[in-house]
Amino acid sequence: MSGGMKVTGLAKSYGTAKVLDGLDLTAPAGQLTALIGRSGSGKTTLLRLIAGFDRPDAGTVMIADRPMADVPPERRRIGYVPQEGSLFPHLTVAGNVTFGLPRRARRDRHVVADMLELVALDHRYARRYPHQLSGGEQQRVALARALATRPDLVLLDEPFSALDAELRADTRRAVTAALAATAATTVLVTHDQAEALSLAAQVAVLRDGVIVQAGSPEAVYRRPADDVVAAFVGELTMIPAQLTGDTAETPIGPIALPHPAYGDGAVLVRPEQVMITDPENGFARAKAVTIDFRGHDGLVELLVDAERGHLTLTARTAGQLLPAPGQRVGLHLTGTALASTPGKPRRK
Ligand SMILES: Nc1ncnc2c1ncn2[C@@H]1O[C@H](COP(=O)(O)OP(=O)(O)OP(=O)(O)O)[C@@H](O)[C@H]1O
Repeated sequence: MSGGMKVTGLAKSYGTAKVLDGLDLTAPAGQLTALIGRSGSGKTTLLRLIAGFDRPDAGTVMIADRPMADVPPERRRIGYVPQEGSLFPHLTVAGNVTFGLPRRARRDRHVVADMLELVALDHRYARRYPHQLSGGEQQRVALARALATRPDLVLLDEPFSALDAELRADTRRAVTAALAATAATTVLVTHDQAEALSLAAQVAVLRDGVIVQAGSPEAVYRRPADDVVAAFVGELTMIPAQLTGDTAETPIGPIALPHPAYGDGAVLVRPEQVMITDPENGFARAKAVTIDFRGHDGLVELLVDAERGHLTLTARTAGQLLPAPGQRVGLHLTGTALASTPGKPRRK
C-alpha cells in the first residue's frame, strides 16, 4: 500500500485573488477523503495542483512518499475522474479501460473483464461505445480506467453530480465498493455534504484557503470546529442558553458543552438532539406547529411554553413518531452542543 497523499503549505492565487493560502492536508493511505467547501472555495484548484495540471505558488505535494515538484502529471501515478464526459468517444469501453496500460496488458482480455467486474458492469459492455452507456455507466467505466493502471492516488472531482438521484445512489455504491476493494487512496471532491459524510473515512472542510477541519465524518458532524462548519454539514437549531462552563442551561434543559463557555449566549444543536416525549415527561412542554414530512423522518417546528418571550425550535424525529400539528409534547436535549456567543466574528 502506498504512503497516502500529503500537501503542505500549498498556496495558489489567480491574479490578486488568493484561492489557497498555505493549505495542509493528509489523505491517509488506502482510505477515501472527501473534500467539501462552498462553491468557489478552491476544491478543484486543490485537485488540479495535486494532479500537477497547475503549479502551486508555494508548498509541496507528496504522493506515496515521493515529492512531486518536478514530476509531470502523466508520471504522478494518479487516476483522475472528472464530473462527466471524460471517456474517449471513438474508443470502445475496452479501449477506454485499457488506454493507459502498456501494449501487452492492453491485449489481455482478462484485464477488461476484471476491471468491469470491479465496477459492477457486465463484461458484455466491453464492446460498447460511450454514447451507448448511461451517465452512471460512463462514470463507472471512467473509474475502471482510472484504477486499471493501479495508481497511487485516485482523484474524483464531483463524479456523481450529473446523475439523477437513483442512478447516483447506485453509481456511488459501485464506485465506493471498487475503491474499497482496491484499497485506493482517494480524494473525492463533492458539494454534497450528505454524500461526504456517508462515503468518506475522512472529511476535510476547505474555507478561506485552508482546511479548517479534517476528521472522521462523525467528528466533523458532532464536534465541528466552529459554527460555520456546523451549519455547513447539517441542519442546526439555535437555543438561548446560560453558559456555565461545561454545561449550558436552556429553556428545555441542560446540555453538555465540549468546549467551556460562559455568560449569556446560545447553543447550536442538531434537530435530532431535541427529543420529543409525552407532555408529562421531558424538561419542558411545547406545541407542534408545523410538520415537514420526509418519509423516513420529519422535521417538527415547535413552540415552547415560556413564561416570557417566544421560543421556536426544530426537532427531527422518526416518521412513525411524528406528532400531529397542534399536538402537545414534552422536550429534552441529548448529546453535546456547540456554544454560540454573540459578537464572535463570522467568517464567510
Ligand atoms: N484558471 C483560473 N483563472 C482565474 N481564476 C480561477 C481559475 N480557476 C479558478 N479560479 C477562481 O478560483 C476560485 C476557486 O475555484 P475552484 O474551481 O477551485 O472552486 P471550487 O471550490 O472547485 O468551486 P465549485 O464547487 O463551484 O466547483 C474561484 O473564485 C474561481 O473563479
